[in-house]
Amino acid sequence: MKTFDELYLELAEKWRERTLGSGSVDALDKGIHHIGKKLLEEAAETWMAAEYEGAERVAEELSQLLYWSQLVMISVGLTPHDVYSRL
Ligand SMILES: N=c1c2ncn([C@@H]3O[C@H](COP(=O)(O)OP(=O)(O)OP(=O)(O)O)[C@@H](O)[C@H]3O)c2ncn1[C@@H]1O[C@H](COP(=O)(O)O)[C@@H](O)[C@H]1O
Repeated sequence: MKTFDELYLELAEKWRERTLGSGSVDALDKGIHHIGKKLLEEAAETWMAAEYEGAERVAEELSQLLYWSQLVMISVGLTPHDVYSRL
């Protein structure tokens, strides 16, 4: 288990070091168009899970939505603080 901040630090470090074999680095290399489509896909899957599949599946899909949100943040140079400061 990890927190939002811990995942962000892990992903940012992998991107900074261009860690070989990281799917996240591959996704960031593909760019914001690819990442944006994944974000929408996970948002739709979250919605469908909430309509039809129950809370556990919603949690799984939301975890993926948070992951892809973090790749959006890294791809445009945002940190969690930039987002938290707007909550
Ligand atoms: N939390 C995640 C995470 N959530 C979602 N995903 C990716 O998001 C995609 C969505 O999966 P789906 O189940 O929706 O789709 P799928 O059909 O299984 O796969 P696709 O056809 O969509 O690729 C998958 O490719 C997952 O690999 C994640 N990939 C990595 N992480 C974490 O990110 C960190 C870095 O991972 P690496 O970059 O792989 O080292 C680690 O802590 C990982 O646990």
